[in-house]
Amino acid sequence: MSDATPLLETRGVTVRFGGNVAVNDVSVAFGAGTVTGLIGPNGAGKTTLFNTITGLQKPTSGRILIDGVDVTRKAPYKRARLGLARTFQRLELFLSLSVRDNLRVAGDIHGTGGGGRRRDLEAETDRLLELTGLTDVAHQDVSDIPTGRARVVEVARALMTGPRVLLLDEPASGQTEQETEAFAELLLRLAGEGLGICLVEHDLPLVMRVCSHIHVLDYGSLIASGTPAEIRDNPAVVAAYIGTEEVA
Ligand SMILES: Nc1ncnc2c1ncn2[C@@H]1O[C@H](COP(=O)(O)OP(=O)(O)OP(=O)(O)O)[C@@H](O)[C@H]1O
Repeated sequence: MSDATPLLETRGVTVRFGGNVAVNDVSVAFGAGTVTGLIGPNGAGKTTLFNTITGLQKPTSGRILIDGVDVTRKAPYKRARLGLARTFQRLELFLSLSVRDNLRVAGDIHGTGGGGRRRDLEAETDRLLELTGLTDVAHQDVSDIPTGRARVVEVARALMTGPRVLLLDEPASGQTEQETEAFAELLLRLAGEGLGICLVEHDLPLVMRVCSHIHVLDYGSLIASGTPAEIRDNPAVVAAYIGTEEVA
């Protein structure tokens, strides 16, 4: 596969709900080793596009490619095996399990340290707890830690599947300024290790800081793609955000 093949790509994806076009002919790409932003005002179609990429939502038309392989008709678990992982806008954790067990369960399901190599599973759990800064709360139940840190647990759990591309749906919501600062560092470190990260986030200063490329949706359509500087100065983007949020 040539280096020019994006890790993840949507080609002409359209999703209709009755008469409502949630995603309109969207072609975007996400590369390895970078954080790519997917932004837009409320209802722009970001989550619907995420769901289409992971296989939870069938597109009305268009294609999804992972490493150039068409996965449009593949079930979510098959896409996961190809290296796709995600987090959810609404936290989807086991609240009555400890932070550590949330990671272990994901590793168990995925087969991390499989074939009787339980020590590998434990070692990988320890490594990711350390990497994500969760070691100090590893033995606390998720229901007892603040939302901002629970969001990091979701990321750590997604990492237990050893993904090549990680889709994050509003991971910074509920985080304190300090937590977001540490989170930004974490995303850049993960991208530095080669992970492709797609970030849906309303915290635009965070997006502008960590993303090397940003796609902007409005009313389901792609209205701009570019570097943070290009996006900040794009009149169509500024117009889309007027009356909603400020473009950082
Ligand atoms: N299952 C569904 N059935 C009908 N309409 C839907 C469904 N899911 C989403 N929509 C509509 O599709 C459009 C896009 O919604 P989506 O949640 O993808 O936007 P978003 O950019 O993620 O918004 P937000 O930033 O508020 O999370 C909206 O008009 C929404 O009401």
